[in-house]
Amino acid sequence: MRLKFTKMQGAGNDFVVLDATRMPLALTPEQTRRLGDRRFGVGADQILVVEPGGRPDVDFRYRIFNNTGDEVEHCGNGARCFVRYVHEHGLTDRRSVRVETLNRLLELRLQDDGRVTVDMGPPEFEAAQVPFDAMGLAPRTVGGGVLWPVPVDGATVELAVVSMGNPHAVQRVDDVDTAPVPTQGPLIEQHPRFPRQVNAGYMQVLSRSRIRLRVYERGAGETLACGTGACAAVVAGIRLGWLDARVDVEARGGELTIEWAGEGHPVLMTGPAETVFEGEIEL
Ligand SMILES: N[C@H](CCC[C@H](N)C(=O)O)C(=O)O
Repeated sequence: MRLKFTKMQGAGNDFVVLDATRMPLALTPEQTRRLGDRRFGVGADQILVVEPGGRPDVDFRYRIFNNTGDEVEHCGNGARCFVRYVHEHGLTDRRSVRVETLNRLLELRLQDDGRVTVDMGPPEFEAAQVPFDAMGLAPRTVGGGVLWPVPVDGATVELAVVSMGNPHAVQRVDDVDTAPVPTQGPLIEQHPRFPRQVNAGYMQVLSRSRIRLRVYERGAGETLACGTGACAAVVAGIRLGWLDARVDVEARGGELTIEWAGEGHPVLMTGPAETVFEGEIEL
């Protein structure tokens, strides 16, 4: 099958974007892995498939696959690239677009400066909803939130656990550059207390309005930025009393801004989204 694709990136988190608005596209996990493969394919952290909305109040659906071939619930950087994509490919001329993922309905807005603001939907802190098996653990209350003491590789790591539609486990570290992301990240990602695995975040608090963040992503491993991970870190930090309602997040690949006024308010993420190149591939 000959396939047209667009390579995009949002703060260094990179994607292969495919248009399935005119003709259904059913990729096998092997084909998805091939697209994500940085040597035998195009190379990307995730693969995004743009589909028709299917309902009057939904402009598009967008499906997200990690480069492992697994379909996932949400991708923040991908959402920003998605809205740039539908504009650049003439699929809409609306600056505000409603899009449905596996389990969320998102409102995306293309700003005049080219950045994109996404209403990422509400965070979910209830352990069972993340899902996280908290059985037998005594959480430590910090501010208005909790940290869970989770045994990892012989040590105890204090994790803030939150879902942004996809699962996140965030810990505070003194310096993200020296954090054990490559070694401890996969152990948290695959930890048995996360039945659907988890994205492992490492947050360094620079001030109440600025953090540095590294994320060992479920499936893709460490990425240069993780949009849902930035949201998860900020909302957890706000609840724990460490952060204010608007935070700039320094990821390795770029900067995101997250805003959350607390329970009952949307989590807004603003950041860059760029097309890198267009191409065709024989799958
Ligand atoms: N690896 C994530 C999906 C991509 C999320 C990330 N790329 C983002 O920007 O939110 C997961 O398995 O939940």
